[in-house]
Amino acid sequence: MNKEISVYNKLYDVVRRNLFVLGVVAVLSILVAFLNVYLIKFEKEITDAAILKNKGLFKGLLVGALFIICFKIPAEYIKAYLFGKFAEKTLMDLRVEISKKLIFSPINFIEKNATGDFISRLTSDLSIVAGFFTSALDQLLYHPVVFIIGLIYAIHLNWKMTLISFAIIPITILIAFIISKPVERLTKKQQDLYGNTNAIFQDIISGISVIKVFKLERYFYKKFENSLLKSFSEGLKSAKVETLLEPVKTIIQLGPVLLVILTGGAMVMKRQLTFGGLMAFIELMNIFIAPMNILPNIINSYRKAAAASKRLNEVLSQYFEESGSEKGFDEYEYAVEFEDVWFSYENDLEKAVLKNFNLKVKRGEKIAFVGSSGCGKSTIVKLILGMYKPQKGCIKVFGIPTSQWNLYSLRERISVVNQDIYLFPDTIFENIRYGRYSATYEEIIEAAKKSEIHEFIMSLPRGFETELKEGSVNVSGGQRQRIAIARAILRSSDVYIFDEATSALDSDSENNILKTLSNSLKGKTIITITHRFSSIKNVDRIIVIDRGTVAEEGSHDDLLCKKGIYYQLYTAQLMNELV
Ligand SMILES: Nc1ncnc2c1ncn2[C@@H]1O[C@H](COP(=O)(O)OP(=O)(O)OP(=O)(O)O)[C@@H](O)[C@H]1O
Repeated sequence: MNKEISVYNKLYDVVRRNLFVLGVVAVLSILVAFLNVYLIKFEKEITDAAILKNKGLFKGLLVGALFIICFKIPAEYIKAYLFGKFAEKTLMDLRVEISKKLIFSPINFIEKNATGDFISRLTSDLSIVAGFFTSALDQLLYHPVVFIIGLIYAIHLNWKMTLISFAIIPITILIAFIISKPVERLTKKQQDLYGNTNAIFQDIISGISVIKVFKLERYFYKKFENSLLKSFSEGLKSAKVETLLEPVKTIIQLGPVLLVILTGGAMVMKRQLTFGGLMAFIELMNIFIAPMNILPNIINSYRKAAAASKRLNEVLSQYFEESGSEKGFDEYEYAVEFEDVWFSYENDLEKAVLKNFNLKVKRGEKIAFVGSSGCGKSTIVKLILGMYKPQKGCIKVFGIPTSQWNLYSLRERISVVNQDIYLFPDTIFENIRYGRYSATYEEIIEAAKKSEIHEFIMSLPRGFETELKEGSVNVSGGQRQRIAIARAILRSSDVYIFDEATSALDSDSENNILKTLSNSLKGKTIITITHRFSSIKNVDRIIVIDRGTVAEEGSHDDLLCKKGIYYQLYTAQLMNELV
């Protein structure tokens, strides 16, 4: 039970913010319910006064009824407006919270979930929850109240008839509840399948060029179709259960009314009930039947919303990236220090990527990481940026452990060009400006010149105002890398990390850029990760990483003399280039 409560906690935390408005809606619901039942009482008395031909009473009651209507209409209007406000505001808050979680959560949360599944949670799950808030919740607030007030009046009017007509109600509620139970399970399954389908669709869009080159169209089409068919078949099962609810609704609707007409008619003939009383009873039956009638739908809507809420809650329960308060100092000896660091993505040291890893990078030093693919070079960068935490050991950046750093301050002082470059579908100017939003126009031009992309940009008809398309397909791989380098150097940080940042350039262009960069980044700490040895001959120190540890280190010439791993990797590349 406790576990079940905790599942909805986060969602409730968001709903709770607008609870005051909901409270006002609840109070107005009670008022409207009371006025509606009171109006029925007036109608009964007006009918009886008409039958008795009591003109004075008839007129007086009519004025009273109009007076009630004058209260009822504005109360209903304000209630509807406030409820709409509550529903819209709650949904907006939910959207904001979910977006916040997506942006501020640790990177591993994003990495382990498919993009399409996230989109599905933000759209279809949220619209199911929205459906519950915008209709079912309103009905839940009004109908039980009017039911209770109406019931009190009905008992007061004729308790025997109330008892008879209510006999059928518990049975019908039970049937509706049992039939709609599987809807929750089926909806959760269907939503999971939709998430999966969206993820495949996202893969198709992102990987369309791979799909075309490797002729995978049919394979992906089939995969997408199969996934759609699975969610269709789950949807069908859920629809079948929902269809079963229809006859239940009809029985609920007709049964009590027929009983009232039968027993009430007999009582009027025996003068145990006035005609106005019978009319009032038939009207009251509408009040009693309405919630019964919509109950299966409300239960259904609740079950669907409960299933969707579980999926939303998985996002909402995600913790924000933990950050310390340390803002750093300008005085430090080492830019980066790894002390006996063990790290595994799976929190299992048997599968550690870094094993007892030790490294010290002096301030202003230019170093390069080399090693076979998958040995952990990019992982070191993620750890320096505090994106992951080591299971053992300590990582210090600018002399302060990453766990104590305020991550914004830390990342502000480090510029990174990753292997997977992402440029936003925006102008080239804006894409460079993301490096430092306060940069001036001249600084942006300067950064473009240093990364040797200025000439190309100026050759475009719209220059810096050229819009990059999604996936930056309208620029080449090399141009993309140069724009990303311009963005990084605009940052003016203490440490620059280039992770395969120039891999798409030919050797000459690469050497030119590196020369320009080493001139303009004088005195800064530079970490280069590369598979191309020609580009790192002039760094101060080369670190060779093998099986999660520092296997060798030294200058290019020292390492060649050692005839170890570096020598093997270097000669293998040289041979490849010669072939
Ligand atoms: N987010 C992740 N979740 C789980 N495992 C990961 C993740 N990122 C990397 N790995 C694994 O960690 C290991 C090291 O990866 P890393 O990207 O650091 O290697 P690398 O040396 O930079 O490789 P390359 O030279 O090919 O870029 C690899 O075995 C990789 O599969």
